[in-house]
Amino acid sequence: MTPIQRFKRQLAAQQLLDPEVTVIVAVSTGVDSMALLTLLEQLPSQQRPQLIVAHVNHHLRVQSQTEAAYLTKYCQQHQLTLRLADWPVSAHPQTGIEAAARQFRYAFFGQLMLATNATAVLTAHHANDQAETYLMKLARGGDLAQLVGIQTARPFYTGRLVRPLLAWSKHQLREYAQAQKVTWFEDATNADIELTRNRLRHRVVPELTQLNPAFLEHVASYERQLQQLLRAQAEMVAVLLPTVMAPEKQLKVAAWQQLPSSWQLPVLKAWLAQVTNRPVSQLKLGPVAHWVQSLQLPTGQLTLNRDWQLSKAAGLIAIQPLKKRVKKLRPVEKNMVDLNQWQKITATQVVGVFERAPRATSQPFPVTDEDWPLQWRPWQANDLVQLKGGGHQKVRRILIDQKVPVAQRASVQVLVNAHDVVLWVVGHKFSYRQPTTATRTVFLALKHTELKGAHLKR
Ligand SMILES: Nc1ncnc2c1ncn2[C@@H]1O[C@H](COP(=O)(O)OP(=O)(O)OP(=O)(O)O)[C@@H](O)[C@H]1O
Repeated sequence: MTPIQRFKRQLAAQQLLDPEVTVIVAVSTGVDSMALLTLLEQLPSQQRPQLIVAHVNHHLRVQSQTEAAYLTKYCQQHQLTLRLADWPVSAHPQTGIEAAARQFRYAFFGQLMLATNATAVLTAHHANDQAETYLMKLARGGDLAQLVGIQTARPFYTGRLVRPLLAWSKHQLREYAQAQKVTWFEDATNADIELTRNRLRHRVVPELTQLNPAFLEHVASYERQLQQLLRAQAEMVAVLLPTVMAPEKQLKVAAWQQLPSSWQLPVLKAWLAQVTNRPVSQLKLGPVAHWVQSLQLPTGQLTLNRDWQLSKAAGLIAIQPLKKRVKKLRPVEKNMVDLNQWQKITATQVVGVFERAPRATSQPFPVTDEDWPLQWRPWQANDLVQLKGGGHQKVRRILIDQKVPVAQRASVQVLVNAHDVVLWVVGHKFSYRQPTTATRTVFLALKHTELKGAHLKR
């Protein structure tokens, strides 16, 4: 199969081999996205979707300007529509710059999608990116659901984010680009062996590929199997959960104990997540299950976390919020969110929650009536962020992973809802939320003032 035939298959599978649809192609000018653009250009015109090339000049490297200029000329010569966005140095945060750059990038793609009615944003993520993501997650640890890697397609703003090259290895993309005499730019930081991802990229993945040349295909196969397994588990749990629930969302111990033993933990986990609206880690689940079924303790109470307590009586487990404990927590300065207003929450950060997308870059976020009032406050040791795969991550871990210097961690702020659940670690990470019919969208935005105490431009 030729590269273009292979590419056509992938695009057809995503219903994008259609001149009636418009797609945004995210091009960084690296080899992967230049190869993606070339493949798209080589599609026969009667099958090629309408292309909009999108590029963000992050102003992070000396060559950023050269890359943007090259792409501008390229698009002119190839009669391609180009949309450029600038992320000026004045908007760069002092820490967590990679995450902030990514946030800016995707917000730009999303807003471009809204403005152009495009049905998809295409990025050039490939099989090596997938393997690196897996290895990073394996090293970090967590629940199985969190191991889910990069998706071929997922919902994004009003359309989808599609990765048509996920089955291609970096080597195949490079070979294709060379054969097509494509010009591209190398990212100088890619050679920086100190960065975790780059260490995996340059050392670990090549070693594993040497051990078995089919390593990348095996990772892709695990990803498919894992997704299938998680889907099957979720379907089964959805069937079993109602059989163990009493009115008022209590858990019927006897019914739960009658479940096949391998389904007890997943069902208990789903029950806890449903009644507390918060995921429970695999580590905590074992002791909770033990307490639920302990015959020596037919009645009693168990503190689940700082917010919730379980109580057992008459063969039922009920869950209650731990109001008193919450009051005893270290007092923190909270700021109520002023909807549709910019608010200065630290010396350098101005933030806002808006009902309509503001002119600044923003992230759409689904909220329900139960979230209000929203508040800003400094992060705390137990704060968690919900992850896409269903797991969660400690805010502390996010700040460590993003290499936020210890001295600056204390000033990091979070946006919390009425139940003190973290929705956004400002400048670092958004909590994941699946939009439902009960949700409406607000837009979360962050502006950085240039210097500490500098005059704030509105
Ligand atoms: N500056 C940019 N402008 C336009 N598109 C970009 C830019 N940087 C990255 N992309 C798109 O995102 C893809 C992945 O890039 P890269 O691997 O650098 O991002 P990442 O941060 O590791 O991944 P992710 O974007 O999923 O967080 C690129 O192949 C390209 O399609």
